[in-house]
Amino acid sequence: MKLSCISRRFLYTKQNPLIMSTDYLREAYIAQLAVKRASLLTCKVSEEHLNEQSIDKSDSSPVTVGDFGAQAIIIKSILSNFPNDEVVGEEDSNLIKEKKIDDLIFKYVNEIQNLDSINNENLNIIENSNDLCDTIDKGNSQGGQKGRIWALDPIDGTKGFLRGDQYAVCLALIVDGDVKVGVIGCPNLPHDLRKENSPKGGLFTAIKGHGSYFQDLKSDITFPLNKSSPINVHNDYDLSKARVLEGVEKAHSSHSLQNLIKEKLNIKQPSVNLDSQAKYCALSKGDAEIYLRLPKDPNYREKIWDHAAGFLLVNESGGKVTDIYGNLLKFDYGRTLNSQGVIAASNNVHSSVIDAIKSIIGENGENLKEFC
Ligand SMILES: Nc1ncnc2c1ncn2[C@@H]1O[C@H](COP(=O)(O)O)[C@@H](O)[C@H]1OP(=O)(O)O
Repeated sequence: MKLSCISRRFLYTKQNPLIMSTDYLREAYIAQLAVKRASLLTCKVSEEHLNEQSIDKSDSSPVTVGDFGAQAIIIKSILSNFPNDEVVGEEDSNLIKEKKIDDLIFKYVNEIQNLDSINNENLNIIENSNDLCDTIDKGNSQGGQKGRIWALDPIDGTKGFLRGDQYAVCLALIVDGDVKVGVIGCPNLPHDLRKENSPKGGLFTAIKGHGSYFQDLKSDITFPLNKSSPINVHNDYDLSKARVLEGVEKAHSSHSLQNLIKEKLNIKQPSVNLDSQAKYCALSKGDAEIYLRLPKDPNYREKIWDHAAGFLLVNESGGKVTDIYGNLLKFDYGRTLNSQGVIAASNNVHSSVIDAIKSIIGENGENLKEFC
């Protein structure tokens, strides 16, 4: 379906009994196609065990053929549809050139972009390895308060990807500092985390003011969202029975502070450890109730690509996402957030979690460094 003629009408989605204004619907559709295509590339890289090989970036964090290929695919798709937009992407092409892996990455990208299982009509293609590097480097926006800026993490949770665990392909559109669209592909996430042998692979989509949706990553992407089902955070539960989502990597969140908070809230359930923004996805569909991310390094500032899509997803599912002091996350500061940590939960318990944190670290974080 050609989309250019569908702007600003009202549409009725068959499966979801919802009248949707089409503001940002086209952006969401293109983002879904791009994230799905990039997710397929990451799956291919995994199948061929290339995810087990990584290169260290200057900050010692790992990057793979999957990260670079996924960034190229998504930026090409976005900028061919919205040429005046900017992209804040996690990767650049310096290491590709240094390690001479452009042809290898292009081979994977080319294989995926020629699959006809995706709606190719609306996406452009990477022509060759020079185009690949140029496209990746278009993710160099500095972010900020004005304009249409996409925040892209081609593989969030690269360490999970290396282990064959959870990772997420994350894309969000921020307009004048406000997150309008969030799309997350989670190839390894069970449809229901609480059930054994649940099928895996989810595509999560949120549009500001229009809710959030889940669909099987393998299913077709149709316009507008009519293969997706609305999702909601779990709201009606006893706090002591809450399931808490935490990262896997101990360096990314203070596990000692996490334990004290759970003790304070009398939470007895074992935590659920997941890499990446898959945590926001699980929270959004009610598979767990609280997400804790406590600063481990007081100087670390979270990156916008690590949170923008998940932030909108949880908000549109009826939850709340703030820093450790209860302030809403803001995405207009540049490539990073200007705040510490992340606390996400359903609206009814969020303030109890923040109170518990403040009772431990002090109203203004006077005792925080004890836990870093
Ligand atoms: N000291 C840190 N504190 C919090 N997050 C971090 C830290 N160092 C790296 N990260 C980010 O954690 C993300 C993974 O989160 P999780 O542990 O929830 O899976 C990575 O994308 C990485 O961001 P990046 O590599 O973008 O700088």
